Amino acid sequence: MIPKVAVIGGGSWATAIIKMLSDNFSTKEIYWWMRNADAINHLQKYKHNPNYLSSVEIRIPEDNISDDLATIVNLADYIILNVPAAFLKETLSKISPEQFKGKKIISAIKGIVPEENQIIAEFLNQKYQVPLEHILVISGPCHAEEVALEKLSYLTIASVNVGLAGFFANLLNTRYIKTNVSDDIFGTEYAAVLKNIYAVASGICHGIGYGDNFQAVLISNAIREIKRFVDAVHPISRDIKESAYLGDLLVTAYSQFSRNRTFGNMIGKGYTVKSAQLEMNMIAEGYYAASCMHVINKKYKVDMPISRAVYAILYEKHSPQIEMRLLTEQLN
Ligand SMILES: NC(=O)C1=CN([C@@H]2O[C@H](COP(=O)(O)OP(=O)(O)OC[C@H]3O[C@@H](n4cnc5c(N)ncnc54)[C@H](OP(=O)(O)O)[C@@H]3O)[C@@H](O)[C@H]2O)C=CC1
Ligand SMILES: O=C(CO)COP(=O)(O)O
Repeated sequence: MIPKVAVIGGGSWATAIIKMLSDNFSTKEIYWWMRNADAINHLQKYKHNPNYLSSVEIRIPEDNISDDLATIVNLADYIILNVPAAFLKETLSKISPEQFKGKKIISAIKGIVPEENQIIAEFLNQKYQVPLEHILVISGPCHAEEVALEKLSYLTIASVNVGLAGFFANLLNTRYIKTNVSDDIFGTEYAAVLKNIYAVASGICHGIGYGDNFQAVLISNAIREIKRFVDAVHPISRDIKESAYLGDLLVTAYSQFSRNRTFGNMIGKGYTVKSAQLEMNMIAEGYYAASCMHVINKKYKVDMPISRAVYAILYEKHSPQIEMRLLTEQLN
């Protein structure tokens, strides 16, 4: 049986997910919520998202796209959340736990819910009483821009319910998308959050003028930071070299498409946080994550010098040049 799937969010990744689903099964069963009514009108008229991945043709029926969240949630069995983490609480503010009851909720978000300082699975479980067995996470090294171009990409679907993860993975498999399944929902989410911070660091270093030689050292240290942290938070046996962990860090730290690296690059070149954000049409999750991880790590006290340096630059207005020079003394 083909389930009804809703995507919540109107950005690049949501548009890419709509494309993957549409290339795989009946578009009649796909629903899409976004907040921007003008974008919805444009989509209904011209079949393209005007603001993100505008080359992608959208084939789902006009009536399946709406800015009425309750209606879209009500229609679907599987709900893919894909607004940036900073706006998730506000987006879901009019949805009650009752409206999520019995539904499978999938996070395609790579971020932390601010103030709550929770990963998305924890937030859904604690604030919306969604059982962990009904929560899935989509992760892995995959840029929306390459999905639009149908470049071969791999995604990891993580859940404590690996049977459900396998079923959902099949909904995403296409000619250009391959999927893996993992039971490490906490490690997968935290690694995806942290890699955004390290991509900001990578961009800052590039903006200052550090070369590829140093970038390689930075990223080698970053993967060890990720390992230390996820092992502290959720100590299970995992191979940090798998693509959901190392792969995601690499693509985000090196790709021309990376929003976090682009944002960091501007900071390294002397832009203020505000001006760098205004310059970008897109959201760099690493900016928000640096602050949330700073708070979360007060509990775990994991040694995370790169993450700490990014926090100091973005939130304590430390000089990127000085902070990165100090960091170089701690890397190996
Ligand atoms: N892009 C990618 O390749 C990937 C992204 N992700 C994750 O997907 C999530 C969404 O990112 P992505 O699709 O890239 O987003 P984009 O950066 O492409 O787009 C920004 C999105 O944020 C919304 N937004 C901006 N400001 C606000 C606000 N104040 N309140 C509510 N919504 C707002 C925008 O809505 P509007 O247009 O209405 O302003 C738009 O939908 C993130 O967690 C990201 O890490 C994960 C894997 C890959
Ligand atoms: O998570 C992503 C790719 O896996 C996208 O984030 P960036 O655009 O910052 O690389």
